[in-house]
Amino acid sequence: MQPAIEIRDLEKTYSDGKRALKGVSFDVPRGQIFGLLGPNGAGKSTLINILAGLVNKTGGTARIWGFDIDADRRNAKRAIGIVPQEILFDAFFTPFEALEIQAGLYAVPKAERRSMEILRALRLEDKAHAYARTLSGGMKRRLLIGKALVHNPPILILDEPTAGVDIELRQQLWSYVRQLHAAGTTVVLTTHYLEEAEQLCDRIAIINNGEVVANDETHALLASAQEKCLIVTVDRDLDSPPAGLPAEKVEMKGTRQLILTYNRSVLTAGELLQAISATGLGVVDVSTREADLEDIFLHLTQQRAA
Ligand SMILES: Nc1ncnc2c1ncn2[C@@H]1O[C@H](COP(=O)(O)OP(=O)(O)OP(=O)(O)O)[C@@H](O)[C@H]1O
Repeated sequence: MQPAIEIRDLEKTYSDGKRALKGVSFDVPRGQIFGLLGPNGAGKSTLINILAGLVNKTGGTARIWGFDIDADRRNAKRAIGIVPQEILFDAFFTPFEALEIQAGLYAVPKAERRSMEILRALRLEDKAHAYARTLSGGMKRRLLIGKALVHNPPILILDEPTAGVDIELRQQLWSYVRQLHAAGTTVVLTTHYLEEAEQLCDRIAIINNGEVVANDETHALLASAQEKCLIVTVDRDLDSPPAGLPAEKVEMKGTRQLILTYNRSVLTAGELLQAISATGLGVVDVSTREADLEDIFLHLTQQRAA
């Protein structure tokens, strides 16, 4: 099956000489929730703006739902709905009117418009005929999602949809994203909330400095981490961590807990425990902590920066 989005050797050099994308390639498989992550300035907005037709690429190709963004711009554009980072719309239209106008821009015939249905799904039906300026920030965000959906695109791209949004609304938005996904929509999202990407995304690409530094299924990405953490409770109070343990980092929590970070390609947990016993300490309790997406993200993006 053809990918939902196919990006090959994508390049963008801005007129001031800034090379924001340095030959980026990846696919977004159909039907997934795909996370596009990267630190500030990595090139995420540039990439999304190229897909949206707002920025011209300087090299490479991109296909959306099989349509080349140059050769078949109209169809490529109809295949995505983009929810922008910033909230901007005309304060004098009601949510219902805003959706109808957007549908008009996409030439959706009146009989096929679903404005009320979309407002209902986004729990905005009470506000359908209120002035947009009377909506709360969270309602405005939901209306932006609604606008991106009027032409019923198979792909929805959300650019930092939950930046500055409170936890309750964030959860509402994610539950709606999950509903869309369950109904077959391919979802691409950029986010700074790594924990959310970890929970929500089937697959994650990380870009840093205009280059793809990771692109894998979320569980594989998490499993690839080499750093692990062993938390050991010992049988007596310590003033300082015992010397000579083979771990990369040894920290203390209270007087009896050691937090040991080690590289599992170099050492096993068993070897580390033996080394602790060899110092004469008794081990009372042991637990481990897996690396999370944040560890991996920092590792990949800082390594390159260094
Ligand atoms: N119009 C422009 N002219 C020149 N440089 C630009 C322009 N837009 C973006 N850049 C630069 O290109 C690089 C990538 O920016 P981009 O906005 O794509 O990053 P981003 O990953 O979306 O970051 P953020 O998460 O902060 O939005 C940055 O160094 C940015 O300063």
